[in-house]
Amino acid sequence: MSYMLASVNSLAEALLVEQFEVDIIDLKQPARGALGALAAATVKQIVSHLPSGTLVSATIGDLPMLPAVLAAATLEMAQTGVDYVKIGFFPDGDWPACINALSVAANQGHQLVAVLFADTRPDFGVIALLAAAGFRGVMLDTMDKQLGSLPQIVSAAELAEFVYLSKQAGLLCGLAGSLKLADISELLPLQADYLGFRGGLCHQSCRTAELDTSRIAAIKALLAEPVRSELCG
Ligand SMILES: O=C[C@H](O)COP(=O)(O)O
Repeated sequence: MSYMLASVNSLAEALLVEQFEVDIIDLKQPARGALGALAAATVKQIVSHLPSGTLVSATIGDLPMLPAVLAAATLEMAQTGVDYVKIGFFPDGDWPACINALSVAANQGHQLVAVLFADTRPDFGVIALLAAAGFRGVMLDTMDKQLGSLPQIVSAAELAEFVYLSKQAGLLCGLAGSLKLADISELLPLQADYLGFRGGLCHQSCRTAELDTSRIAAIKALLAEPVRSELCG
């Protein structure tokens, strides 16, 4: 079973996907990059309008891998009331130093999710570091959305290894990256905790276009029934 994360860029989109009972509403601005962020004030406003109990994540943006920058942006986003803050781990930079800086927010009780980018060939050894620092989860996504969907970029064996290592480390495990309806049957046997979608929910599979309700419904129907409580805590 895998749950469904849907990325949205406004209150109107959040309320729309909420009607389809997606399991995690992910607040981001796709026009600003792979993990483009919404302003913290906007995120706070959206959270305040969603029914209580809705699981919400938000990204901090495509930021440079600088410990102080990531830590400040993470704390700002965590204070909006979202359940999870997603932090992109881009190539270069001192990842251990960044993880160490972010552990402060994790140790304050904020649920942090690291996003690795499959097309940058991340070292999965970082998963153990993330768990030790108190992260709640890790995702494997893609940075360059023109390269195709995640299963076209990463072998099934590598995806299985990622899921295995994440779960062994006690982390919530998510897969994303230009995923479409046709990718789901291949990914479900991997038993990631959730699959994430943006482009696949939009008209013409264009992640900056408007949401297409027929695509949301079709993808939701293929995934497990929501058991939101299992993702909390
Ligand atoms: O967190 C998931 C991402 O928003 C996925 O975006 P994408 O489906 O356009 O690659």
